[in-house]
Amino acid sequence: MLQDFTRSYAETLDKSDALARYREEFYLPQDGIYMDGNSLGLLSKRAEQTLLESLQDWKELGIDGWMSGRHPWFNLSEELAGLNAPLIGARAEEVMVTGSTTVNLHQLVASFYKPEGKKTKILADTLTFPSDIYALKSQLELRGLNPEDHLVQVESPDGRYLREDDIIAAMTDEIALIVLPTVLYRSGQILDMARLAKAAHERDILIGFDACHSVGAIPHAFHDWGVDFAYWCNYKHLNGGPGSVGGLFVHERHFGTTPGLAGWFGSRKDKQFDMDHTMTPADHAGAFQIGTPHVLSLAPQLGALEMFNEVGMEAIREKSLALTTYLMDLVETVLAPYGFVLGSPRDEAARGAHLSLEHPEAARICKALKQHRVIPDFRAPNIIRLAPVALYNTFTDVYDVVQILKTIMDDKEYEAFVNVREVVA
Ligand SMILES: Cc1ncc(COP(=O)(O)O)c(C=O)c1O
Ligand SMILES: Nc1ccccc1C(=O)C[C@H](N)C(=O)O
Repeated sequence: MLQDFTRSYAETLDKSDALARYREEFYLPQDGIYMDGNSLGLLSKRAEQTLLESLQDWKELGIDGWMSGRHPWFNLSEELAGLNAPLIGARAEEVMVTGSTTVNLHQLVASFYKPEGKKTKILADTLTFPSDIYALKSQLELRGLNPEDHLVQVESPDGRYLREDDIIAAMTDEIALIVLPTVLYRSGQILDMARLAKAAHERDILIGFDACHSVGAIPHAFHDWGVDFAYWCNYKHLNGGPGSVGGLFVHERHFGTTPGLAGWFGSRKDKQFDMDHTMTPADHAGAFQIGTPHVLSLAPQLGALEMFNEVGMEAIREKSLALTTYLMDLVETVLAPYGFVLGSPRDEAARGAHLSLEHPEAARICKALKQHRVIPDFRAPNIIRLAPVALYNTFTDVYDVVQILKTIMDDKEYEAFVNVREVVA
């Protein structure tokens, strides 16, 4: 446990930080501390550059940008898949940068959910992000199945964490497909994906993961773990920009599966412009693309992902854990008298890259933080989420945020606000 609570100790940690120089590559909020990179990552100069290059290509080349741009648009999704693959432990052909999180989930469920005989149910959990549940329910309804009977949601014993034992116990012979988060969006708990994939396959069930809160935050080995599919967004830890194009992974053992939602960009590249009414799908994860890629929402990823490949996920994870451990230590000591409850795992193996601080006044404490130019986010009913990001936050940021929280609590500054969330929290 931490012994030194001085700011100069935080500065010492920053001086020995091997990733410190990356901070200068980002546009940081002026006079503020950004702690929300798990919701929307910041713009980097490299991402700005690659976006501007694609605009320039459009300006100069028009339609020829598809084949003659600096990064030809026709292959941009594939090029970015190559940059995403090492971050999730996959082969490049198993990845595609396409769609969005929710759209990719629809595509993957449409492709891999094959109710048959007794095996007709989908297993998810009660803590996952709502969009996933909306998508799963609508997929069931499209097949004429009632979500009340066909969607099974594993309960959490405490509203924060899921137990792998409970999930495995719910893998009955009625389950056809499992969809779970890699990292829970509130508590930041990491599920043991290798164990869950093994248990699912022993029971002849397919398993897919929502990796929104883990991609760019922790290393993965989706291929070696045998995960059937995964999907994620590139706008959080990967800093691809608001609404940036998402990603999907399909294990190579499933290559050749007919896409549930077909479209011409899922074609084999050499066949696509034959304009044949019989589709020839790509023989890799590219088959799950649907329509024309959103080039301007892909382009920033070229610059953004370059940094991740340069640094490597191991180094990012090492710094991320050091930052969250430091934040936990400060919260448990400096903020001990104020009624905060740490709603994230202490255990490093189960801890993602953001922390959840629970407090009955959380909504208005977030407003008071914003008045101090600290950017957290609030998740109902009582969570302040803080994400110190390895590439651009410092130990001093963490120290300062905790001191600001102490001031807010000491002076009851939060009482100046109403304890309800903003429209976008
Ligand atoms: C875990 C998780 N799943 C799904 C979503 C929805 O993603 P999108 O709006 O990009 O479809 C989000 C965030 O918005 C998320 O955090
Ligand atoms: N896409 C967004 C658009 C607007 C505001 C937030 C989001 C988020 O991504 C929130 C995030 N998924 C979360 O874990 O809460």
